[in-house]
Amino acid sequence: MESILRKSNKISEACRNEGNRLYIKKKFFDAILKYNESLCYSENKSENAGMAYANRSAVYFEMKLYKNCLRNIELAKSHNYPEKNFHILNKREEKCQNLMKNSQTMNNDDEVNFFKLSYEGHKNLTSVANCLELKYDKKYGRHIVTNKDLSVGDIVAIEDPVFQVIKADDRYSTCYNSNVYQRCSNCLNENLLDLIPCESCTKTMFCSEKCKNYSQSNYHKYECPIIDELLQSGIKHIILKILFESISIFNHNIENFKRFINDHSETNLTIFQTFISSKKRENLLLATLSLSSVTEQNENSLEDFIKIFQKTSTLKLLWKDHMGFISGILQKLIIIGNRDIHGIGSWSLRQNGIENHEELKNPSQYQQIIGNACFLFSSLLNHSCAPNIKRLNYKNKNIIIVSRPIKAGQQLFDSYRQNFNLQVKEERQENLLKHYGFKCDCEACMNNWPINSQLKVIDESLLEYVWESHDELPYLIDSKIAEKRFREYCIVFTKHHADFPSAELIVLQECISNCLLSITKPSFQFP
Ligand SMILES: C[S@@+](CC[C@H](N)C(=O)[O-])C[C@H]1O[C@@H](n2cnc3c(N)ncnc32)[C@H](O)[C@@H]1O
Repeated sequence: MESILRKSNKISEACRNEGNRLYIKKKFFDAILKYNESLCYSENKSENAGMAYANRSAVYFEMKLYKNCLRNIELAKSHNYPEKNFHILNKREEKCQNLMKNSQTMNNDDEVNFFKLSYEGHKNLTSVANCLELKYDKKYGRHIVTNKDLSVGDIVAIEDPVFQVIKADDRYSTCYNSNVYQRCSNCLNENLLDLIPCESCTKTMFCSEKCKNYSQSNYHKYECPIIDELLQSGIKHIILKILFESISIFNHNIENFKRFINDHSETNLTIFQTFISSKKRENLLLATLSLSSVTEQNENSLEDFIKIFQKTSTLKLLWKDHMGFISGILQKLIIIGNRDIHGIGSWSLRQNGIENHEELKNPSQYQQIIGNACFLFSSLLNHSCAPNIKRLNYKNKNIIIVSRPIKAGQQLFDSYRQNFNLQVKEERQENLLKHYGFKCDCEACMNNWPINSQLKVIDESLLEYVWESHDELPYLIDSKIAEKRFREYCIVFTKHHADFPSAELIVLQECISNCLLSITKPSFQFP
């Protein structure tokens, strides 16, 4: 059944009224979320959009975000804000301009400078340190090796996703689906919550006209009528997003898409191949599809996908006319979905959002998963239950940081699931076999490294030092202090690394991770 129009002025008004109540209570973050929801529900050409923009401008004014305030006043005026009330906006506009002249305005532009590659980038793949090489062998398949000794704290890759989708829920919010009202569905940036809605559905916002146009001409037209279902479907959403974007690469002509795939059926590209660096979308697609090439091609059930393809006439027609081809691509994408998709974590823009949650004493829990993404380099990293790198998200990028010293010639290992200290070997191995199809024989598995409660203390004074640091870290909010601590801890870890896995070094690793999370904390948040 074709989806019905879901815009509703009634819901839009109710959201705006709720936003107004929150605004009076100075709960500015939640007020904007409600105004954004109101925008998404406002029927085309109704006053509701203008009213929501106008009210959002009031929040930005209070927050001294004058540029955003002015932008929202303009949006209000061009979206049917009642002319009889223009004088209110004009007054706010004038005040804003005067304040901008006379005062230092708040801004959120101070990029963290910390995240830079520790080595020069590859000539054609500048996001990855040039000391990293792609290797292949029978046991590990493709894997990444360093040709230089790497130190703890080295940043060896800063990677953008090639495909990404937003995740609907924000676990700290009582507002259902609230993440979609906080971030651009195309690039996942929150843009200080200054977002514009999709004109057709109620669960998609964009940070700019550019993202809106890109999304609408490339994939959103397929997902828009079924967005509610897709947002609830987790990994299936990214699988379909990759498929829809791929179709758009070939101007929505499936015959061209088929021809391209047939012509390249023997091509086994990775992100390292030089011509990928041209970032042509079809090459990125080939590198994505080749992620599935080493695994045994299981026949996965397509039942759920077939159901989705019956939801709109466009999708129905696509399925009817190209069932064999689409099934083949979906089979590959399901393997990628199960194996190569990473969650993207980010801080909330709500100040003290976590303080209400007593159990959240550890900054590693402060970030929430805001989306799922496919990263072409990170997906080439193999697993160890005692990894030597750590993945961190900053501005939706995957940042790869060395967490234990790695000698030249050694492989870089990520951890796909629980590390050795958090789960017993039998359970880890069973999970890895079931989900990733290999029997883990990492050093932790081979040497029966103990879980946390059985770890030995080797250096009592170091343990005392790390616990003290560990306990004060959740309250560490200054990113400059966090950077300093991070460097200090990396040096201490390196000095003692031969004792790994001792109890104190595991806690120290946690301190290092917590520093990194503190560094990524936004400098500006809404109350
Ligand atoms: C994300 S991919 C990593 C890159 C992969 N080696 C390749 O060639 O595409 C995950 C897959 O790599 C293989 N793999 C990862 N870690 C491994 C390990 N420690 N030992 C053997 N195979 C591993 C498994 O086939 C797993 O499903």
